[in-house]
Amino acid sequence: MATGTGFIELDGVEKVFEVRRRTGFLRSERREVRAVDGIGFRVERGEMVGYIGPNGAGKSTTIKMLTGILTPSGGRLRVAGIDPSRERTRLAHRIGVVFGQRTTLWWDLPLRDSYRLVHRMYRVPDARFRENLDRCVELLDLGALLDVPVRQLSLGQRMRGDIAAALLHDPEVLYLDEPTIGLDVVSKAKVRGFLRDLNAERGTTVLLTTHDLTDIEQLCRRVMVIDHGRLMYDGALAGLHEVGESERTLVVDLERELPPIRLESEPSVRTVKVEGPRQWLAFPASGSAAPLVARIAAEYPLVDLSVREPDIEAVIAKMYASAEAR
Ligand SMILES: Nc1ncnc2c1ncn2[C@@H]1O[C@H](COP(=O)(O)OP(=O)(O)OP(=O)(O)O)[C@@H](O)[C@H]1O
Repeated sequence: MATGTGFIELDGVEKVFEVRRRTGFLRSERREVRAVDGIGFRVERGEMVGYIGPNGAGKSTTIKMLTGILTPSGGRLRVAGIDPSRERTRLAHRIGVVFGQRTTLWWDLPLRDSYRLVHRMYRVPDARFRENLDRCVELLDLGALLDVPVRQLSLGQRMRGDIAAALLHDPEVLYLDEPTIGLDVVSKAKVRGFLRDLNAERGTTVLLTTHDLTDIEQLCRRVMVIDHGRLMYDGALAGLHEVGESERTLVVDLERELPPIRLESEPSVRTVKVEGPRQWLAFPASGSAAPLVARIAAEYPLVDLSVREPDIEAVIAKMYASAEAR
């Protein structure tokens, strides 16, 4: 494949929905919703990228355009060189999709039969199919579930079943929309481990939408943040801290209970919490803790302290909030 061109390419992609809103008896008003408002990015083959944003940001709409379910209202979009809405069937052979909120499996059929249907639908060569199925059954722990009708599976079991179904035809790219939603800690870990191996061993390109930032922290080196249909950030997860003007926290244990610490020489430091002899001080993540620690040690009866890194959830929440205010 030529370098420089992305495996997934979007340029100025838009999706506008027309919605009717009732304003009175027999009266309604037409309104445009710009779900995706001029988005551009490239994803290289083999990348694993997080695509995050608050509710209604336009994440699912983007994924639906990438699969060809929805046609963009404007802009240019290519996946593996294919225009998804024009050649949806051809593209379907090369992509896999998992929507965490609903299943693509047949509700009344045992998993095994759902997989047989996928086998036939995608005309996967027999040996290849068997190999892929065996691998998924082993790594996703599906052995005991193959003969259970989908409706009897727990959410975590069903999700693992869905992920397997999306991979039986060897897709080069996998879109995951909330793959860990509602799962317990053990199932989440299993799904994440599987996706990490899939990406590392098979080089499958993965675009992951989630509200669980641990998914992103554990799986994606790159993250894109979308809000109001626009791309707000595209880069390393660590870089979000700088954009989000995040703060680190100094947890200070004093000899005794004292009024909140105040440092005249450090105006950017705030005491955010006091609990007995323990105090929490927030300071800009871009700054160093050393001078701060020295000042506190000089002016207060210090017993112990530790520094906590900014919480990525808080950084992103702040970022969404500031976009809202603009
Ligand atoms: N078929 C549709 N008709 C009209 N409006 C729609 C349609 N689909 C989505 N929208 C609107 O487009 C915007 C983006 O929705 P989308 O589902 O893409 O967001 P999202 O980022 O996936 O949100 P969530 O995290 O809640 O799933 C929302 O305002 C939504 O109401």
